[in-house]
Amino acid sequence: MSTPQLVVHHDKELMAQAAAARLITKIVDAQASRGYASVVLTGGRNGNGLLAALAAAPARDAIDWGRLDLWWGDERYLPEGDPERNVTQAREALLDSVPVDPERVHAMPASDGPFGADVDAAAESYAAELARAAGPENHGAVPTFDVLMLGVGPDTHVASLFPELPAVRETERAVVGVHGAPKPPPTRISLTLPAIRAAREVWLLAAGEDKAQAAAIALSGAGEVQAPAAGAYGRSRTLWLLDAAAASKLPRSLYPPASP
Ligand SMILES: O=C1O[C@H](COP(=O)(O)O)[C@@H](O)[C@H](O)[C@H]1O
Repeated sequence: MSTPQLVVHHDKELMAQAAAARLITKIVDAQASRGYASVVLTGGRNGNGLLAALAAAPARDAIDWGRLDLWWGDERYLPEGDPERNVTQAREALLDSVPVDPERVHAMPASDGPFGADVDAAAESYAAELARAAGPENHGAVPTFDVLMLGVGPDTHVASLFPELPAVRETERAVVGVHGAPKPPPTRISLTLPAIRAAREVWLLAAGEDKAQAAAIALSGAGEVQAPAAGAYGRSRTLWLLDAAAASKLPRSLYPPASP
């Protein structure tokens, strides 16, 4: 487990731009050292803000888009193309404007696909796709993602792991169907905490006043069942990327010292 590090930006636009720049560097470095990179995307306002900032960054052309695997941390179980699906929003924000290899864009299944209403079977199939991508050098049934990003919800949820629901207690499976999520839509697919923790780096994105309480709770020693964001960490690095509003309720001991 890596201890969370915090970076606080002035506002959410700056946070998105700085996170996009950080992501470009990570991907380019991974591609230089291993030949490819793998990144797990998040939905939500902050995740999509980052993707839009990445689309607008001239340095995005430094990425070899054909040697990048993209996965999702969670998905809203809705029909293909639904505007509320995380993959639909990611396509609009970034993926439609860069030369990704469609074979390497690993979207989670849709509710009008082969599994129909059976979200648990859909989750199992995504777990199988992850397992096929995991090589012998990986530590289990999921690839060692270079970067896994998570938006933090106002209730401390990450991916579709909501406080107290069974999905956040999962210790074996890498992907689960989520039933009865308190945020619409109620039916979702999510990576579990063990799968999240397989990533080299986990980045938690929190911008806006409505995230302040969640960040303070998750970073103050809360349990992961009550505050799922508290259980999200990477093998080598756990990075909280915040704006000043989201950092406003952090205990002083955590908040980085002001510059002189
Ligand atoms: O529903 C979801 O919410 C979270 C957080 O979204 P935000 O809009 O409050 O930032 C997101 O990370 C997750 O992927 C998504 O499905």
